[in-house]
Amino acid sequence: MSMGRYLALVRHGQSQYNADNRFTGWRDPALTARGLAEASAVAVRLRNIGLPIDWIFCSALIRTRETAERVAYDLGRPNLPITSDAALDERDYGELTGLNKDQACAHWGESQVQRWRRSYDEAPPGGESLRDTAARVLPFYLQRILPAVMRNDASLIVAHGNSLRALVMVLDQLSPEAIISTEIATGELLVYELRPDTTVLNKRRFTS
Ligand SMILES: O=C(O)[C@@H](CO)OP(=O)(O)O
Repeated sequence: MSMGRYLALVRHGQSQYNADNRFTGWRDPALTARGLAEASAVAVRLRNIGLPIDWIFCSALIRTRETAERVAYDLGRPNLPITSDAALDERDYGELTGLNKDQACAHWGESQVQRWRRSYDEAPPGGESLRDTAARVLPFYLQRILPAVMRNDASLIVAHGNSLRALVMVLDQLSPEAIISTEIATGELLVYELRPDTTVLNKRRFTS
């Protein structure tokens, strides 16, 4: 892949809470063996498409840090700079944090729980809506990540289902209605190429 303004997004590999079907939010479980394998698969994919990563950004939570470190190691670049910041953390799930997702549906009803999980502006009790999450993800993207991309440092963001949905909503110019059906799987990789004006020239999606 030639010089360009590249931004790769990856959701962390499977965590123990993902495996247990529990709301995670700001809890800090580690990756499972499958999660580590998903991170290794991202490194293989990046090698295959010839995207040489210069910088990695991840959240302050262990599951993205472990994913970032595994990707860097498997790329043969264990000293790749990794910037961790809580701005990229998962949405705060408030009272749902730690609960089994099926039990939450039994308690609050499936359609209410689904609105908390996927709508733009409904916050779970005591937690953050996607809009709240976007309000901390987007300034970090503009102030820290975008400048790296625009100076041709191919940048990899390792983040979470909802912190990435907040970013994808802006990059793909999705409406609050369209973001409802946007899902990002663990280990999924999205590669954007940006124009000089920072808009998206093209996007590629790689699922494991
Ligand atoms: O539990 C969470 O923190 C997230 C991501 O795993 O769950 P959901 O897919 O419901 O937003």
